[in-house]
Amino acid sequence: MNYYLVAFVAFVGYFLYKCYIYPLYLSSLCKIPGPPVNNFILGHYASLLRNDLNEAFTHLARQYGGIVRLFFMKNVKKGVLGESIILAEGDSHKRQRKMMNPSFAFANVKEMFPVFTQAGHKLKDIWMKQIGNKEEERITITTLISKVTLDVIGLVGFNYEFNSTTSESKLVQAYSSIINANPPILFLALIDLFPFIGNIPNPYMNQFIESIKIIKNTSERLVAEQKNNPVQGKDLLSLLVKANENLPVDEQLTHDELIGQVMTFLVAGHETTSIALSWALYFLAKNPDIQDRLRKELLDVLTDCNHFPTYKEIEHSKYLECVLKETLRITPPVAILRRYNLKDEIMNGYVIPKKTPLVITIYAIHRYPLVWGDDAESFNPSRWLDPEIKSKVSNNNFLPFGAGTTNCLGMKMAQLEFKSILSFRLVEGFTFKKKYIDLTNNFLPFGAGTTNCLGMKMAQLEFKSILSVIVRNFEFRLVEGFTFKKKYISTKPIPGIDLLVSKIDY
Ligand code: HEM
Repeated sequence: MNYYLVAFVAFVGYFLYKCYIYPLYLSSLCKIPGPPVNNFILGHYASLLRNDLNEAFTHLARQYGGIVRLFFMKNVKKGVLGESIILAEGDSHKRQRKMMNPSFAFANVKEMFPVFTQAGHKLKDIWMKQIGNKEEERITITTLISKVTLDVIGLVGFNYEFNSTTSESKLVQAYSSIINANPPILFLALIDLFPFIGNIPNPYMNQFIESIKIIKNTSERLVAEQKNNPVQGKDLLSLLVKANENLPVDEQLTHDELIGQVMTFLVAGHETTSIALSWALYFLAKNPDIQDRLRKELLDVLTDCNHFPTYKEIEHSKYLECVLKETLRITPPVAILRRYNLKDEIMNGYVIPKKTPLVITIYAIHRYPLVWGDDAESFNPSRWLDPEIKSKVSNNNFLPFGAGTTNCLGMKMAQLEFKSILSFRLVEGFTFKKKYIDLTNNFLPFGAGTTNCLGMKMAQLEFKSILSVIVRNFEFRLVEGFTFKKKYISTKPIPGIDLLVSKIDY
């Protein structure tokens, strides 16, 4: 008997059983409704990634209901985030979270306020100069917003001046090469299915690895500088290093974990806010009446164009708050959350075996007509003043912050078993042991539960501070015929957003 042949046949049989026969025909998940699998190798990858993934999820949720079964799986690995809180689980997550919580306390976030308003004015001054004496200028708003928010996280995160608006820093280039990488969908799907492909030299992975090196080196330098020359600053890193030193050794963050947090702050702290601000300006340009209403509210308090808003002025601007919420509702910068259940659960009457990879589509939840009404697809900040909507959306739903999952693009991914993914919403009473999330939430731009976004308060204040200065000083209009897309799983606009910008001369 040819043992090699037997071993080979057994291997192929096992592979087929595990990857196709069991998940497609035998698993209890088969009973869950979902679109037919029409690509044997790529599963739903092929059809979903060809489209705007978030729109595709929204469409599926409408077609099949609150729970949908899909075939494909990606696993986020360390790469961009190192040993960070975002990828930590269980006790390790609890320990890191406990240590990081105080740095994000509101009293601390309030201290960051002057940096946010200065950022708004920096953006304003550069655009003023760019427009010069012209009546109007076409500006790719996304470029500078991203740089300004990176400078903000440099200052409030590490007391470090990246100066990215004035110099072409390597860090900015590293980020843009990761974020703007556009590998073919087939490449992404194959790397997911066969992770070893990621180890074969190819232009996408080489560029990615090089960029990660730059981000990691910068993070290491920032930690080393803080440790060697401790400044009693209020920046996130100083506070973290100080808190760490006061803990018993077994509870302290390791050196690698500290580097990981810096990488997390850099990624989570600038790209998300930048995406939100960019969409806000786009929607304001698209809806001139809403833009006028916001500007009117701002002009009441920001009477002088050079005035730096105070914390109170920002907090009292109610319509600005509505614009923030509506932007995060309609284009949540983190559009999905990933979870898995630690034990068998029943969801909507279906058995969900433990460790099933689950996708919570924030984007689809935020467009659920039963909560948001028939105009769920429209940008309508006034809905946040409507008592009926307010009663449906409790504060509880707005607390959590999530982890940036968009970084998985081109990233080294591990294990791909051909498993099922579920996209669902509004499943009452279902809980996750690993990272608890209450699925009755219907507004969760900042994620949910014990892993909710630590930077939530900071991001909201930063958004409002910058937007108030900008909308006070400029008018925005759409560029006729200009189109852009959202990047795969995120809502990042690619290649960017061009708007026509003119000065407000009073
Ligand atoms: C508009 C801006 C932002 C949005 C929409 C956002 C959204 C999210 C989301 C959805 C999560 C995952 C929550 C979960 O898994 O349940 C998350 C996690 C996180 N975010 Fe943000 N974020 C933003 C800004 C920031 C900022 C400015 C920081 C500051 C550095 C930050 C730091 C973090 C951290 C540290 C986590 C991990 C929390 C944990 O795992 O315990 N985020 N964020």
